[in-house]
Amino acid sequence: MKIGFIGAGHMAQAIMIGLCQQKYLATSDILVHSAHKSSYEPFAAEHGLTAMPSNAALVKQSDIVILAVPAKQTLAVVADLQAEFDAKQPIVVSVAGGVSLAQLQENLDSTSLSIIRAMPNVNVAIGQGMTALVTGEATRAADLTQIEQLFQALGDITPLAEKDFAVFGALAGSAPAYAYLFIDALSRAGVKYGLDKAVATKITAQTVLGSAANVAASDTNPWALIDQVSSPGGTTVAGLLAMEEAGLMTAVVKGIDATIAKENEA
Ligand SMILES: NC(=O)C1=CN([C@@H]2O[C@H](COP(=O)(O)OP(=O)(O)OC[C@H]3O[C@@H](n4cnc5c(N)ncnc54)[C@H](OP(=O)(O)O)[C@@H]3O)[C@@H](O)[C@H]2O)C=CC1
Ligand SMILES: O=C(O)[C@@H]1CCC=N1
Repeated sequence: MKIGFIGAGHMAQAIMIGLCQQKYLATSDILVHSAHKSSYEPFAAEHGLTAMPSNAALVKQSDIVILAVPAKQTLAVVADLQAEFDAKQPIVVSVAGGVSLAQLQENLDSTSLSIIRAMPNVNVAIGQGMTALVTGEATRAADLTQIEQLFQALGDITPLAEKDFAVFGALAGSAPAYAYLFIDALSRAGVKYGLDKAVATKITAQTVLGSAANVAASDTNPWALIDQVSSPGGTTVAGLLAMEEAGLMTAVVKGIDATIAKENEA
């Protein structure tokens, strides 16, 4: 089996690195092409992947094609590859935010291709991703199973109605950036009080990692866990109230509103 990546940017690289680390397939069976040689050739050489001279050459040899180009370019890229898709009939997986299955189907001009829309996040690189999947009308069950297994090897997956992809994109696709922001804000506060930034970041990252694991392992909700940390008359409740006064929760929800609004513009 060969998996071809059209695009070698941050998302494509995260999936390719995850597949290499999980030893999901021989690295030479990962094919890659992107707009600039200077971008995909060194990456392919570093990881033992196969660099392809064009998108068309890549599709001709791929059993699965992962489309990971900027959302605004995705439809033009697939429309250019119609003949190759028709001939090879690979499973087509698009990770483009805001590009619907109907748009993909229309631009591929195919009623027989197995098309799957996926929304992964960059944590697939370390086998800790969260990926939503939805299938097109012609997607064969065996093809969906194959793509589910691929993303399961890189973390967790969930089937999702396409109408919910924008909110999932905010809560899972974009949210690693928001989690990094929270970690950076905590670390910066440590720097304010004299800690070295690297030391503060290590402390904070491990604390957020453990807290996330606690939420995932718990059958209660985060508020109950907050109460466990907040000793009566103690330091934590003083900190929580000050964060709320500064509007932390409202700021987060407004950030998600803006993320969803931007995807719906596409
Ligand atoms: N970044 C993320 O966390 C996530 C991104 N996504 C989706 O993934 C897609 C890519 O995003 P991201 O990786 O962040 O973007 P990047 O800008 O990092 O990467 C875009 C890639 O597309 C390549 N490209 C552009 N035009 C073409 C073309 N005509 N043919 C082949 N390759 C082309 C670029 O080539 P080159 O490098 O040579 O210039 C580049 O490698 C988007 O649709 C986004 O919505 C989805 C979930 C999460
Ligand atoms: O920022 C973006 O548009 C993409 C989609 C989800 C994460 N990154």
